[in-house]
Amino acid sequence: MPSFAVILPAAGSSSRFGDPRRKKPFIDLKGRPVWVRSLELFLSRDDVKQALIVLPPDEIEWFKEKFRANLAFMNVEIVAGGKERADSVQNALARVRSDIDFVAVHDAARPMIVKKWIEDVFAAAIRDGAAIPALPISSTVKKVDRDRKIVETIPRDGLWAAQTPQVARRDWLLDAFGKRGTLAATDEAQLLENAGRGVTIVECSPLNLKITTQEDFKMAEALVDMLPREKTLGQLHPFADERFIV
Ligand SMILES: Nc1ccn([C@@H]2O[C@H](COP(=O)(O)OP(=O)(O)OP(=O)(O)O)[C@@H](O)[C@H]2O)c(=O)n1
Ligand SMILES: C[C@](O)(CO)[C@H](O)COP(=O)(O)O
Repeated sequence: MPSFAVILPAAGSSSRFGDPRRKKPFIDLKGRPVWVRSLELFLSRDDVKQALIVLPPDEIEWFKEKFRANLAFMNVEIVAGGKERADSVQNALARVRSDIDFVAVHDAARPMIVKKWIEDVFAAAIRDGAAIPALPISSTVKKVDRDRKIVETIPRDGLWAAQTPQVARRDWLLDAFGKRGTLAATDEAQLLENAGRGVTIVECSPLNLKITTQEDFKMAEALVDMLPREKTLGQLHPFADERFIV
């Protein structure tokens, strides 16, 4: 069975969330922190052998104290983040063990993940070397200028919105980051494409939303009760802190 490491980038500034007191990955989402919901289904898998969360460097000690109860039963390594998401992922990638076959990078801000989507992307990555979940664009796409005037309509055929977990062979990802240069990549797939690797798209769900704004968070609160959440680590672990189980 191929082995996986999961990297959870959680070192962003949450500027679009608009609440300086609260950063998205660390807020409570109906009983459990966003980052716990984003990570726990990966940790419940037998093929996930290493987990790393990437944090703002100046918040690592705060995180360790605030989430002591979770960290007591979630075997996750802490890595200091960087200026951009790609820097954060690169910092964690450098810590992935050399015996690991594949690396999955999942936004800490995507807590609605469910088992099936993980299964589908993992299987595609094992088959093809790299795969990401995505959604075909269903709205008409407009390019807009600074005055909020439409400049042009972009044909939407063949356009998909990328999600996470983005999964690739560890050696491919190391090679892709080695060739990053000054590319301002906003996801791992862009680096893999830049390195000439084929990345397979796995059609996913609009429910795999990324919490970016307060509105997204309200949607996530509504979705928590809707999505099938298989038993999670928190519910599997005999000493889990009851406060974190919904
Ligand atoms: N330097 C960064 C930037 C982002 N992220 C993480 O990458 C994920 C997706 O990024 P995004 O949703 O843009 O989060 P923020 O960068 O915090 O949001 P914003 O752009 O509104 O500040 C998040 O889990 C975020 O914490 C990270 O680890 N390191
Ligand atoms: C990785 C990602 O979620 C794929 O859509 C997205 O690129 C993250 O962008 P962000 O600006 O770092 O949220």
